Amino acid sequence: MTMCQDNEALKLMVQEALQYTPYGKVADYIPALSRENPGTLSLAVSESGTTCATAGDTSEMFTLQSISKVITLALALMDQGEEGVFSRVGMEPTGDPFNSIIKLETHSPSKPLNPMINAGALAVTSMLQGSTVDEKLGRLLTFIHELTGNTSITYNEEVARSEYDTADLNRSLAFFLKQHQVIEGDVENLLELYTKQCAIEVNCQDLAKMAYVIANRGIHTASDRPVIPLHIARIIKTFMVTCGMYNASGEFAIKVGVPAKSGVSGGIMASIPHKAGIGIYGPALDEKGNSIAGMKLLESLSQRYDLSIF
Ligand SMILES: NC(=O)CC[C@H](N)C(=O)O
Repeated sequence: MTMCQDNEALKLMVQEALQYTPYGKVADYIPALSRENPGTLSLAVSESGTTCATAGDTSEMFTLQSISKVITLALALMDQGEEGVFSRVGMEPTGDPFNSIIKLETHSPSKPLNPMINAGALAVTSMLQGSTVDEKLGRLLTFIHELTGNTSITYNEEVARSEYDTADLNRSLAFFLKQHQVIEGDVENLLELYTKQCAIEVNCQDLAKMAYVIANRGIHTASDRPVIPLHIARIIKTFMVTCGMYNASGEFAIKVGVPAKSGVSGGIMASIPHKAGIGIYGPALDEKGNSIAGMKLLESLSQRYDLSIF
């Protein structure tokens, strides 16, 4: 069981970063997300997998959105191996927004450039083992329960439904991928699984614990057991560095310099190799879809505690 305690130094940093929230906007293309409070910011830092330091209201729940892409990638790699996964999705950053379709058409073969953009994530999700949507989602949830030690984590039905009903761009990406044999099977089933995966609900403490396992080479300290094989933990951290913050990944690598993944709910999960896992929630987003105050907070954490891996 992980003990979390409020930390004064972190509180001050959260206070400072909070002043940036008015410059951001909550995501509204998924209608259910438009009700999030743009004025909040919370932080949890896990340094051992068993203790954690917090600031702000870390009991607030939010959906993983694109942060789930890291977790499904780990599971798909465990299911299909590197060759299986990377025969359908590439390893290169795109420089385009996360939901862009353009490179699918201008690149040949039309396999998505990486698993952190929506096209690549849809391809990865289509590779999860299981014969039904429920079975695949159940395996993903069990994996997240192992990573966090929190077996109550599930998905938010309202957010999943709200995205499913409006996900026409993601639908287009999926149909394009099917036409080009990158994915097989029923597109609607894939969309159901993908939107449920994105709607998995956590708080910052859960996120910090997952981030810690990834930082700790895939080993869960409480059980001292690898939950993610070492080589897969390395692969996902590398994608977090090269593509984790969408088309802001280059600037983020310079200003913060840690493997991290954001989602349009305002969550950011950062894994500082061998040191710490960080979970942040701040739903006001910048124009690229990253938590505006969350990015500032990570920048000051990185400077103050010398976190950059470069
Ligand atoms: N960047 C994100 O967090 C995007 C995730 C979201 N569910 C989508 O596909 O649009």
